[in-house]
Amino acid sequence: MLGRIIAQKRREVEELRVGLDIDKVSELKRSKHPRNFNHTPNRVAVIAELKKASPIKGQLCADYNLPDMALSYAENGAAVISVLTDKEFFQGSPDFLPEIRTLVQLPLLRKDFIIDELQLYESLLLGADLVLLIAAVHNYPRLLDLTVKCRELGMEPLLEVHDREEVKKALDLPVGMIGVNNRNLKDFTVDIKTSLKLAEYIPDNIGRVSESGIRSAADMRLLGEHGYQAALIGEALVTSPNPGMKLRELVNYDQG
Ligand SMILES: O=C(O)c1ccccc1NCC(=O)[C@H](O)[C@H](O)COP(=O)(O)O
Repeated sequence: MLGRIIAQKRREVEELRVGLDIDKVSELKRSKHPRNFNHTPNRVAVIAELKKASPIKGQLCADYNLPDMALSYAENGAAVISVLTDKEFFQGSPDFLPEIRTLVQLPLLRKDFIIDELQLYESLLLGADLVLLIAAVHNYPRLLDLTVKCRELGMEPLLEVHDREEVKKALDLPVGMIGVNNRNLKDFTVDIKTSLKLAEYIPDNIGRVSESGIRSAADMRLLGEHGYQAALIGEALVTSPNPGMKLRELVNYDQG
């Protein structure tokens, strides 16, 4: 699956090479004020994901309305909104980012499979404040190029890892946030224990984000006990009959 996704991204980068208006980038870089993710100490914030579909499970929510969902995330305590911009596998769209940016004041994470600097320029033009970079997809020199470029453009990289080797790689990069993905990218099983196990290898001065498979207040409390500052949550929210109420339950995880 990951191979198919990356092959699709290569095709999209070729389209960007022809269509992206690079001249707009330096202009925007000067004028744009990024929205920062400021987390409260000793609390696990929620990065709420706009996730219409997954490549494994297909469509997650039939009556999914993107603007309503974004507004309900903002009203119910999300710290950041994660916007899936991949069309082919997640039924997202790059157009979602500017649309959501006009609706809410929260920082926006561009969630896609970034393989080229051109996608970083595009992310800036679309209005992203944070960008996901996946350690499993790149060797160290390439990750270094991408994280440095991301920062030069005024966006915050969220460096995603899956195991201890990738944590080591991430710690040699100029990143302030590491995202531990609980989803195994080989067999797509999800286990929150991945975050719990890897927490001790991430120093306190680096923000810890746990990604995938987080469903309950009990999960949030476990992440808090392991020093996580944020949880990236998609499916549990979009499949809930009341995503706003579900989000509030997760945000107020210690008030049960
Ligand atoms: O969500 C998937 O099925 C998936 C498959 C292949 C690669 C990545 C995938 N998900 C990306 C994500 O990291 C999640 O959307 C995100 O962490 C939220 O996870 P969840 O709360 O489990 O929806």
